[in-house]
Amino acid sequence: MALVARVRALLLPGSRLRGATLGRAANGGGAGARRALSHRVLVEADPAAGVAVVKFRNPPVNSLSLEMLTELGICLEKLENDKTVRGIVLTADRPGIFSAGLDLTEMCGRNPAHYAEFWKAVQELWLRLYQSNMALGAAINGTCPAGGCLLSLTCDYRILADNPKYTIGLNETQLGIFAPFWFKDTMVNTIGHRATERALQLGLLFTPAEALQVGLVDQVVPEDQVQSTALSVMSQWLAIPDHARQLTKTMMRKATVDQLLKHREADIQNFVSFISRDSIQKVLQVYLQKLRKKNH
Ligand SMILES: CC/C=C\C/C=C\C/C=C\CC/C=C/CC(=O)SCCNC(=O)CCNC(=O)[C@H](O)C(C)(C)COP(=O)(O)OP(=O)(O)OC[C@H]1O[C@@H](n2cnc3c(N)ncnc32)[C@H](O)[C@@H]1OP(=O)(O)O
Repeated sequence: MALVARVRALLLPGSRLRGATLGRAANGGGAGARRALSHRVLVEADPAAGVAVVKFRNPPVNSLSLEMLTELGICLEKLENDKTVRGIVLTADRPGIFSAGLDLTEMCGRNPAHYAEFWKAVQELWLRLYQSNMALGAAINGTCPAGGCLLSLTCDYRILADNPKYTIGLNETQLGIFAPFWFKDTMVNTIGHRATERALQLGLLFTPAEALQVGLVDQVVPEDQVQSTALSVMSQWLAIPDHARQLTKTMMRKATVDQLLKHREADIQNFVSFISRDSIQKVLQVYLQKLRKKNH
C-alpha cells in the first residue's frame, strides 16, 4: 500500500491514530520552540535554530512496526516541506532503547501481502532518510540493534551515550536472517568493506568504545549530554551553505540509492519469499519466544 493509502487506513474509525494531531500543536520548550504530537513520534521544533528533534515513543522498545514506519515517514515529509527546518536530530523519547529495530511481529505468522507491504514501508523510510536534503543527526540514547542501527546509519553523524549496556550493530545473522544489500551498503559507506564484512557475518553488537573505534559512531558522550551534543554538532553542519552540503551528500550517496531504486521490486519479492520460508519463520518465532519468556 502506498504511504497515502496507509495513512488513510490508519485514520479509519477504530484506528489508534485517529484524532491524533500530526501538525504543530502547542508551544513547548524555549522561546519559539514548537511541539507536534502523533502517537508514536514527538517533534520538538526550534525554528530559530532551524532544527527539529524527532523523538521515537513506541513502547516498549521503539520497534519499527508498520504504523511506526508510516508515522515517522509522515513526520519527516512534513519537516522536509517546512522551510524553517534545515536539520533533524533523531532520538528516543526515553533513554534506554533507541530502537529495537524492525518489529518482529510484522515478519512472523503473516501473509505474503503483509510482508510485501511491510518491506515496502521499510524501503520507503530508508529512501526518505538516506536521500534527505536535511542535515540529519542521531542522538543515540539507548541500545540500537539491526533496523535501529540502520536508522542511525542514514544520518550524517551519530552521537552515542557512554553506557556499556547500550550496543549498536546489524545483528541480523544472530537471529538466523541476514542484512539485505542496502543495509550492507549503508554500513560499508560508514565503516568500510572489511569492518562491515566482519560485523555482518558475526552479527556484531558493538559497545560504545568499540563503536567509536570502528567508526560506527562519531562521538561517545555522557548519557545526559547526548542530545545537547547532537544539537551543537548540528550547528557545524548548518554552518555550511545548504546547496553545497546537499550536492555533496547526493554525490556521496547516489550510487547506493540507485541500487535500491533499480532493484526495488525484486528486493520486495526476495524478502517475501525468504521471510515466508518455514525454516525462517521457525527461527524468528523461537527468537521472539525467547525475548518474551524473559518477562513471563
Ligand atoms: C535470497 C533472499 C534475498 C533477499 C532477502 C531480503 C532480506 C533479508 C531478510 C530479512 C531481513 C530482515 C531485517 C531485519 C532487521 C531487524 O531489525 S530484525 C529485529 C532485530 N532486533 C533485535 O534483535 C532486538 C530484539 N530485542 C532485544 O534485544 C531487546 O528487546 C532489547 C535489548 C531491545 C530491550 O530489552 P529489554 O528492555 O529487556 O526489553 P524486552 O526484551 O523484555 O522486550 C520488551 C517486549 O518487547 C518485545 N520486543 C523486543 N524487541 C522486539 C522487536 N524487534 N520486535 C517486536 N517485539 C520486540 C519483546 O518480545 C517483549 O515483549 P513482551 O512484553 O514480553 O511480550
